[in-house]
Amino acid sequence: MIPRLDIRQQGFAQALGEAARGPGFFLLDGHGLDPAPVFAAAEAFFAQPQEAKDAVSIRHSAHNRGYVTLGEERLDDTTGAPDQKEAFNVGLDLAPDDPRVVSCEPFRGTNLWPDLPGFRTATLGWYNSAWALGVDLMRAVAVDLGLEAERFSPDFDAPLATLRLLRYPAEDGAGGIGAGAHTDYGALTLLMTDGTAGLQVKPRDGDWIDVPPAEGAFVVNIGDCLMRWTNGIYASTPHRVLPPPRERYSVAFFLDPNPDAMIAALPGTGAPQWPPVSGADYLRSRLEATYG
Ligand SMILES: O=C(O)CCC(=O)C(=O)O
Ligand SMILES: [Fe+2]
Repeated sequence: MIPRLDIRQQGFAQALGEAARGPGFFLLDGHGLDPAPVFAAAEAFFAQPQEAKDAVSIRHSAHNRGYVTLGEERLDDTTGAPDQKEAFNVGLDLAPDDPRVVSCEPFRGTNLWPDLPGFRTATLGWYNSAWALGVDLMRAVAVDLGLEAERFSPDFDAPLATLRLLRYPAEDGAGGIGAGAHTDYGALTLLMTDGTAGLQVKPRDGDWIDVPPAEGAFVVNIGDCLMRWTNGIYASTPHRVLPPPRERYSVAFFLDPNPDAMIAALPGTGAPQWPPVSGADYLRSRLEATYG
């Protein structure tokens, strides 16, 4: 059962905490964001000729930005089945002369932009709104854990967050998978879908269940960094996307922490299950496992 919460409700932090300890997923209303512009940008991007998309390929970026073509990624590294999806990644938008870009800090680079009017404005608008909402959710996480509300804020003020536009072609009867089973790497993921079915989650002690399409609500889930911070109290649950009954669009915002954030078991959570790791080292290790 995936609970549906409203960020304005009484006792929101505790309700978030309950969902995070249970399925690791919840639906979120009351966010006030309009997804129409970012979905319009995604449709315009994926409708371009293949050459235009390949011109901004992630292969041209050392910083995990740009276009991933159909079958290029395999999120489930146990089966190695290629994902039947295409994607476009936008990272924290830095100028070419930003000191972090000039000194080649890990993952600090410029974004790749397609030649589409309004695309940059729409995607960066969504990036910034989802980032602010994600930091707000991390305040609720802190409150649920009995910590000071701003405990996590400094770890997310220049995050390795990625906005990802996704398009899954309609099921063609050939089998395969839209997105293979995986857990997300960061702290929280804020996902908006077009309402088409396909997303499933596997709770800690259960079988695969459908995430119900919920118009206008975010699907929020706990990622591995937040599971490690809470020493396993919060669940980062495996999820996947089945080939959808019709073409499906979704927009995921992965809130990964700052590169120098230390992800270590919080005090009072018992003997650490995982060694401390920095945000940058952790993201690097996970991307290497996915892309080889
Ligand atoms: O498109 C979706 O519904 C989920 C995508 C996802 O889980 C991911 O990209 O990590
Ligand atoms: Fe995911």
